Amino acid sequence: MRTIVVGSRRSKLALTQTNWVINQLKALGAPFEFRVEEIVTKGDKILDVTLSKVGGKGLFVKEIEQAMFDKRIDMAVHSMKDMPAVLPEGLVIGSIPEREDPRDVLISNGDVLLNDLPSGAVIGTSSLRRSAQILARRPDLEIKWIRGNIDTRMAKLESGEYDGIILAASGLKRMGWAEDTVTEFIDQDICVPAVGQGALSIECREDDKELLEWLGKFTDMKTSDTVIAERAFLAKMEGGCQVPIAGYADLNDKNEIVLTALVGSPDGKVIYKEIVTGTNPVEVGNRAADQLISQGAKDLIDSVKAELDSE
Ligand SMILES: NCc1[nH]cc(CCC(=O)O)c1CC(=O)O
Repeated sequence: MRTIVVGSRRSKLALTQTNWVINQLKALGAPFEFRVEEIVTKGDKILDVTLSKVGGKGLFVKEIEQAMFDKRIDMAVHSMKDMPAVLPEGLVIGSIPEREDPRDVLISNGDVLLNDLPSGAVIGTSSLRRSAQILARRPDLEIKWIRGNIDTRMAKLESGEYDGIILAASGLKRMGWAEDTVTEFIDQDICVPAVGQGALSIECREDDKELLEWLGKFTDMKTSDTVIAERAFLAKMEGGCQVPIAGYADLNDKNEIVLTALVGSPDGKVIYKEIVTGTNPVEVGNRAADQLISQGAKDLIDSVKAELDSE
């Protein structure tokens, strides 16, 4: 029997996700043995700088992709959110499994809701998307960068260094956290989730037909259609994570894709937001980008990039 070597980052969340996928594939009857190969990525080593300043998303993915090209591994499970909008030639997303809860959550000391936090309360996040949207709603709060895995962030919260932190619900749920840890599931009207948040991406070599056949059976069509719309939007905005950018799609009762797309300034003072409906995922994503660009979002992105470059 062929052994599929699955590359994974060493974090608890990455390994949990990887093992979950392996177990699901086994349950589907995939005729493979699986072995997990841990890979420490640049993004895991650099913990002291804001992600957007050291190259963003690609950091977690690049070395894993190289291992796939080198045939040291055959596939990898990523958080979709960490995947750049465009894949390198020769690699494909072989499967998009059913999405977990896409929302962001607030965990605060004393379980104080976002609306009730006192002026000046310190909120930990290292996401421009989260900070822009939180500041748009609560300009009187203070955002302080935070890095590290979920356990590290919780420890920093408990130490009193922060009054609250924002995390993805999906990560907590996958790690089996109790719901009552969460102070508030933040409504997507207040904080539009990141493109792909809560979804997984199983990446493999394009020519690995044997593996691709099995991965295909594991794709959830609703997740796939909605995430493809979000990623088409992201690709067209060329946003990366240097600019606050958000995109979340769901299906309505007519089974149409409804994509909420947002671009903002880091301080939350400028927010462009569009809701686009349609049936073709890529068309919906492109149209959302076009509408935001015509509102002025592209100029905002370019000015934020210019500011970063001059630092
Ligand atoms: N930013 C890092 C990151 N990348 C993926 C997840 C888990 C959430 C997901 O599955 O989308 C997280 C943690 C977080 O945002 O709290």
